[in-house]
Amino acid sequence: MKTFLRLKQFYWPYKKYFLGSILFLFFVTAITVVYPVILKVTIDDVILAGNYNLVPYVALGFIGIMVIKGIATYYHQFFGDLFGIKTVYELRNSLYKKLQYLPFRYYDNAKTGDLMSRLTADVEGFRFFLSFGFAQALNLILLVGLSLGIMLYFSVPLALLTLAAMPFLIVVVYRFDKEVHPAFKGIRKSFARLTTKVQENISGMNTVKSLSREDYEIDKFVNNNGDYKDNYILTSNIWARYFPLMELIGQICVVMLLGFGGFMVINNQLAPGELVAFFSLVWYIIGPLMNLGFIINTFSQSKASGERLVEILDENEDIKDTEKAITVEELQGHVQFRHVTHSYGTEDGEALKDISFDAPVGRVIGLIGATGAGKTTITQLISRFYEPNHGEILIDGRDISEYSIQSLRKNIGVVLQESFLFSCSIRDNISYGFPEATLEQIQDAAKRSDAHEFIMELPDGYDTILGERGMGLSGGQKQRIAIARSILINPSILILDDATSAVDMETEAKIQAAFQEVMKGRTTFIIAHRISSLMHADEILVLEDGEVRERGTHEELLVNKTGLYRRIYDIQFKDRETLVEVESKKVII
Ligand SMILES: Nc1ncnc2c1ncn2[C@@H]1O[C@H](COP(=O)(O)OP(=O)(O)OP(=O)(O)O)[C@@H](O)[C@H]1O
Repeated sequence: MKTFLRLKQFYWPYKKYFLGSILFLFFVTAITVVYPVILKVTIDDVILAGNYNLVPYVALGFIGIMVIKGIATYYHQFFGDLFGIKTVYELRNSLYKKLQYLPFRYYDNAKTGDLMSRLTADVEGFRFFLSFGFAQALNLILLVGLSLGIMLYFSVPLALLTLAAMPFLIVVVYRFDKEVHPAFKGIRKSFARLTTKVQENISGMNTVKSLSREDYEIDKFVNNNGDYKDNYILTSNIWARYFPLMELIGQICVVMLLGFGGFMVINNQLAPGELVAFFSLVWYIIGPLMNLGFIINTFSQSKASGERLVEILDENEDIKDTEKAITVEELQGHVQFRHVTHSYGTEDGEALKDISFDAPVGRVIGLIGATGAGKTTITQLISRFYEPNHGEILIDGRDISEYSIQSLRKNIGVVLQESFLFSCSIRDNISYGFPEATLEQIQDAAKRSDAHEFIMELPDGYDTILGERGMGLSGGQKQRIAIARSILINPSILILDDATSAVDMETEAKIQAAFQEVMKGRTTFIIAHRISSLMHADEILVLEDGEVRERGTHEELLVNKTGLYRRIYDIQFKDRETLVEVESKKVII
């Protein structure tokens, strides 16, 4: 119930549809139950009483009632549908909105497949209950209640005899539910595994192909698919076993009714029309009871789905604007770290320990160190993707939490090792952070990132539609589009996180040249493993295990012959010397 109360804000505004649907449901149920009564009247009071002149009126009355029932059914279903559809429209929007603002911490552990299934299958499960499940439950109560009432009114002994079989039916339904519920769960689980497999396979197609693991992937899929199929067969087996049994109990009921009821008619204890009415009424009890398992299932599934949706909605947005957050159009870009310590909350301990540095406007800061040393963490803290545990991060003299998140991030351009491009036109990809940009501004950004030329060579130029994840472009081309995208927002702080490590030397040189142009006047952080990428930085921080081990310019750092930077330099440049030596020997030979 708590789940339904928590989600009230989504369905309560549409209560009028719900009430409308329920109101019409009353009509439908009432007419359904009235039908056998009219049948009884027709038989007893018209046919057996010889009032044949009334037959056309009764027939017309029947048709009239059926027409009313048809109209009531239409409104009951339509309003019920509207109630469910409108509710989940709001719910889906809110969930998506929530996902946009959830912090990175949430996504560190979230699984794409799981989130997808929450936003689709779980939302659908919840809608189904709102649209049909609840009405079905109410219908069951009304139909069984009213039918029982009328049966008791016609003949108490016959009603009691008919009902004698009901406990058996309820036991069978209960056992059916116990078996079918886990089977349904199994179907859902195996389906989730199947979709996760497909999603992961498509995302990792490069790796699959490059390691020639197609057959292995096919085998795994066939296994998952087989599992899904087996679960379905199991479920359909349960249905196939139980339904005839339920039907049999229903039919036994009818036989008893016929036997005892017939006996009563012969002895004039019951009118023939009443017996006929009993035949219809008994199915109005058996039918919904057979459905009971399905209704309980719908309820428990929608409850489980609702809980999964509430989990997202109640997730803590720990990084958000403070009440006094200020909005700034343009930051200068003076970044300062004061004794910053950060831990991701995992057992690995602190990712950054007591980091301090000062990056005045326009400075270029290089960050180097082994993998896991904490380089990316520093830049993620600048963008406030995570909140540090201790210390202060200032931009232009103010703590970054004093700025609205939007003004902060609008002033920071980030280029990652592998940038994500959306499956839309190149133009839309470049202007993603600044949708109002004119084509001229977009082209200007592309020229500065050395992307304009190759874009113009594409058949549709800036209107070329990219495949998912930017397929169809080379790594260097994708990267240059990403650079154009990050400079179009005219950021005062630029973060280049291993931005050139995935491209060849020639492209790297081109991108580096583009960066030189772009970096002018902006505070830039370059994360790199290659010394050549950051040797021109104004200050280089050499990180190890989350700590700054050395700092200084390239030249200053080289002086310390036993220092970490010098070691990295020696390794990288010795390799290069060896390479040059080998190459020159080859030439001599
Ligand atoms: N989202 C995260 N959740 C938990 N731990 C994390 C997360 N991101 C990074 N870490 C941990 O924090 C430490 C620093 O990681 P970081 O990504 O900053 O290193 P890095 O120097 O940028 O490494 P690389 O050169 O491989 O990119 C590592 O021990 C890493 O395992």
